[in-house]
Amino acid sequence: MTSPIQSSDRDNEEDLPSDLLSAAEALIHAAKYESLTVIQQLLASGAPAWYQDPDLGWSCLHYAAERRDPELLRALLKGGAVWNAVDLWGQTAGEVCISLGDQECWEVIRNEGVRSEMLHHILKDAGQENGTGLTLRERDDTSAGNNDEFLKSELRWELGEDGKERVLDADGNGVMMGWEEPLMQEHVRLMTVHHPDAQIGGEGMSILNIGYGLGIVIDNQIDRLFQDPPTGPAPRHHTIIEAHPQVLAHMREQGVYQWPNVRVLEGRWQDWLLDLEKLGETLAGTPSGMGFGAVFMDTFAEGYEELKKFFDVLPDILDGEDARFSFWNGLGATNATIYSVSCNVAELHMEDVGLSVEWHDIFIPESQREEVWRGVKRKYWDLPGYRLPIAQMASPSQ
Ligand SMILES: C[S@@+](CC[C@H](N)C(=O)[O-])C[C@H]1O[C@@H](n2cnc3c(N)ncnc32)[C@H](O)[C@@H]1O
Repeated sequence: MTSPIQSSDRDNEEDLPSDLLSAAEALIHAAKYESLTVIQQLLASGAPAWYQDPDLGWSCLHYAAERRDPELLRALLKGGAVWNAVDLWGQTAGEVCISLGDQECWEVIRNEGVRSEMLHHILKDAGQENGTGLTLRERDDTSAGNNDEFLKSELRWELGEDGKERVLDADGNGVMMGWEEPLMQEHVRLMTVHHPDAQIGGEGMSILNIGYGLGIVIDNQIDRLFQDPPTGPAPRHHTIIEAHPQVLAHMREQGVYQWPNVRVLEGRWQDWLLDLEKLGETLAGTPSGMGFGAVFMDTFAEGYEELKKFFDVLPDILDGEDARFSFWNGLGATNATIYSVSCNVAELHMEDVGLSVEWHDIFIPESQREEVWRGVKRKYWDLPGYRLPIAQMASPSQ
C-alpha cells in the first residue's frame, strides 16, 4: 500500500494579521455571492485564496464550487486557491462538485490537481523544490507514514469484527485486510490471463511480487494466487521481495521458501532493484535473464515518490510487451477527487517511462467498506470503487 498524495490541510492561523484576515473573509464572501470581477479584484489586491473558514473549514473554492460556475473556479485556482484543501469532514471542493453532479466544475479542479502535481514533480526533479510545496505529504513518523519505522515495528495479527483476519502495525494501522481478497484475485487474473506463458500448454510465467504481506487470508495472498493461476500452468519462476523480518519469519514457517520455483529476496525492493549490481543479480535469476512476465507491487508505508522510482525501473525488469505490471492502487483513496488526480498523475508518469495503462473499475460494496474499520486507526480506503491498473510497455507504434 502506498501513501497517497495528501490532502492539503492548512492551519488557519488564528494570529493572522487583521488586514489579511479581513481580505480573506471578503474573498470568502465574494466566492459565495459576488461576481467574477469582484473576485478577481480581491485576488489582485492580495486576498489569500488558501484561507479556510473556521466553521466548516471551507475555502473560497468550496463556496465557488456550490455556485457551479467554472470561471469562478478557474479564477480562484489561478489566484492561489488550493485544489486539495479539505474541510472539517475531509472533503475537497471537488467533492462539492461531485455531490452536485457537476462534472464540468469537477474537471476544472481535477485538472488543476493533475497540473500542479506534475509541476511539483518537475520542480522536485530539477532540485527547485525541497519538499515543502503545497501538495507534499505532511511529515509523518508513525509506522504507517515511514517505511523505515514500519519495517522496525512489531506487527500483530487479529480477527476483525467481520470475521476476517487482519494485521495491524504497532500504531494500530491496518496493513492488509481480508476484504482485499477479491481485489488480489482480480489483479492476478488481469496480469496473467493474456500472457502466452500462462495459457494451457504454456511454459508458466516468470513472476515478481514486491511485498508478501502476511499470508493471513492464506488462499488469497497474492503469491499463492500466482502459484495457482486461473488459466494455465504454475509459474516457472517466482521471485518475492520482502523486507519485514516478522513477515520473513512467517514465510519461513509457512514453507514459502520451499515452494517450487520460488526465490525469496530478503530486504527492501530498493536494495534489489535500484542498485545496478543487485539488479543484475535479480535479473540473472530469471529464466530468460531479461526479467518478468508479471510484476506486482504492494508495499506499506511508502509514499508516491517511491512508487514513481519503481516505475522508472520497470522498463528494465518487464520481459517484453506481453509482460504486465500492476500495483495496489491505494493512492489518495480516502477522497474521490484526490484519488482521481493520483491515478492521472501515476498514468502520466508511467507513460513517461513507456508504459501504457488500462484502468479496470471494480466496485467495493458498502458492507465491506464500513464493517472492517471498527477498531482500526487509520482508514486507507473510503471510496466505492477501486481503480485497478494494468500497464504494459507500449509498442513503438502506439
Ligand atoms: C500490504 S502488504 C502486501 C499484501 C500482499 N499483496 C498480499 O496479497 O497479502 C505489504 C508488504 O510489503 C512489505 N514491505 C513494506 N515495505 C517494503 C519494501 N520497501 N520492500 C519490500 N517489502 C516491503 C511489508 O512488510 C508487507 O509484507
